[in-house]
Amino acid sequence: MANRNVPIPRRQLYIGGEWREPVKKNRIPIINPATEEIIGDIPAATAEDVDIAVEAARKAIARDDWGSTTGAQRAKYLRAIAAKVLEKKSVLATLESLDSGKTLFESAADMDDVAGCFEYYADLAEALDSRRKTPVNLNSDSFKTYVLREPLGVVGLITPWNYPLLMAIWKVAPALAAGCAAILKPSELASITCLELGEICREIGLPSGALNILTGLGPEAGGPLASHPHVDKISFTGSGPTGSKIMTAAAQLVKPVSLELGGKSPIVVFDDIDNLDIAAEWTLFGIFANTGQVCSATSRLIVQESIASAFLDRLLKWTKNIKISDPLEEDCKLGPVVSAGQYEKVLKFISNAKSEGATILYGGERPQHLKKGYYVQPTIITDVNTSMEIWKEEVFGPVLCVKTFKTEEEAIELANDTKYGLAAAVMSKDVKRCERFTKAFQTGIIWINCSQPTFNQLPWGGKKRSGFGRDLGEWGLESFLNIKQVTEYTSAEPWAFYKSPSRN
Ligand SMILES: NC(=O)c1ccc[n+]([C@@H]2O[C@H](COP(=O)([O-])OP(=O)(O)OC[C@H]3O[C@@H](n4cnc5c(N)ncnc54)[C@H](O)[C@@H]3O)[C@@H](O)[C@H]2O)c1
Ligand SMILES: C[N+](C)(C)CCCC=O
Ligand code: NA
Repeated sequence: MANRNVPIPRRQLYIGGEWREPVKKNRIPIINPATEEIIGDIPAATAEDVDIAVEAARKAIARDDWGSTTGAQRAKYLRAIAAKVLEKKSVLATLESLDSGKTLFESAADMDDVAGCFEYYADLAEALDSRRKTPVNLNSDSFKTYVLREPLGVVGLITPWNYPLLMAIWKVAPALAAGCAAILKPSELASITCLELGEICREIGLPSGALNILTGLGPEAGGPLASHPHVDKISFTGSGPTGSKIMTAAAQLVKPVSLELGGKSPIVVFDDIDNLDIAAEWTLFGIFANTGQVCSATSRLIVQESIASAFLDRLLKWTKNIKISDPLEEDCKLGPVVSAGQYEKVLKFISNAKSEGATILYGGERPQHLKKGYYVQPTIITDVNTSMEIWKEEVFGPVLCVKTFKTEEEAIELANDTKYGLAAAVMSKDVKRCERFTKAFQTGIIWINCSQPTFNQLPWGGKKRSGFGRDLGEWGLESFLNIKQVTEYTSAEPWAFYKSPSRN
């Protein structure tokens, strides 16, 4: 087992390059979901602290050491942060697991992804220097024009607990690459590693105020950020209801938002697959990785009737083999869910499914060998119909619901039978069929013969109630840039729209 005695740093808010006690001095306990114990606390920011952080961010943009940097200069900071994350990887990964219940293996992978994301946006920051000013030829003798890509300004980044540091970095890295000054508000349920990012920024000498980190409760710290008149954009990842509130607040000021919300993504499995085990493993990974707390989790299995029984058999065999334990134990593949609230919510979804007439084929309860901690068995639910809550609503836990289909048309209809539109997966060796599904799925992300692999280069986001805007890739950077057109009149001749008074 990894060292569970890694000390939990006691941090303040990270504002203007310094640790600063919240104005109201409140703190929020940190709970380890594997033990239910309080292991530390984080500062609780309020509107007063948001004002101070916004001011620090505005000053950073006005100062040359941040506001006048080139992309190449900012890339150096991003690469220095990436190197520090890797240097501290083991401690950061342990802290992430202690705070969120994520398996140590997954936390360590997240830290690699965090460093990779900073490196990727360092490349894009460098490339931005040659794209900063793009001449546009109008075929005109009278006008010279060009388009500038500029930082959008002060941006608020509000993020969830399921990948606490990684989801923050998907926004922090492009925001800094673009030259914005950012205020990050991570989730109160898992903020430790985001605060450690503050320490890293301090250590590498990131100019003060370029990144500010405010931990605190949603309505108290996130709310004032969303409605602040001097915040130029909010980029949000989290639940649909909170996304709606943020959009409402931002709408009052016509503040742009991008929203990465939830999902109820399908995985469609056809009977032409060569290898049931390969498909079974991807199906499991799609719903049980990170204990199912993944926005893009493929939580609805839609399997062709002819192989349904054999495929479910295989799924059960693989599921029974998953090691459920304290996330710091070696080979743990399923840790607890993040909080008592999430635990109750997931169990309620399962009991509602039962009362609506579905069958709990496997799991559905606390694992017998774990008396403490917010553990839920990996759960597979069959005899589901499309009017059931378990088919329609996002559980955000290790719960897979299953439906069968006969024809391709039926599978497409079932796959799109959701208010969400984040991701969708199809498993088939028929290339043409996969192309038909790629077109038919109403989502922003398509996986063919896999589920969940994610790359920094590719856009991440959805449609329908899964939100709008894209993180990652060049799209992630564009969302923090202001596009400014510049038009210059170069002719020596008068414009001659009005009659000249000198000729009267
Ligand atoms: N699409 C994606 O990329 C993606 C990624 C991760 C999680 N998610 C979604 O996030 C949800 C789970 O995360 P969560 O429980 O942390 O979501 P949440 O909406 O409860 O919280 C997200 C963030 O919003 C803050 N917040 C809460 N109320 C607020 C308010 N009134 N004003 C401003 N900020 C407020 C929270 O403190 C937190 O930082 C799931 O629905 C999941 O699907 C989506
Ligand atoms: C693709 N990952 C790494 C699972 C991240 C998903 C982000 C949303 O929860
Ligand atoms: Na926690």
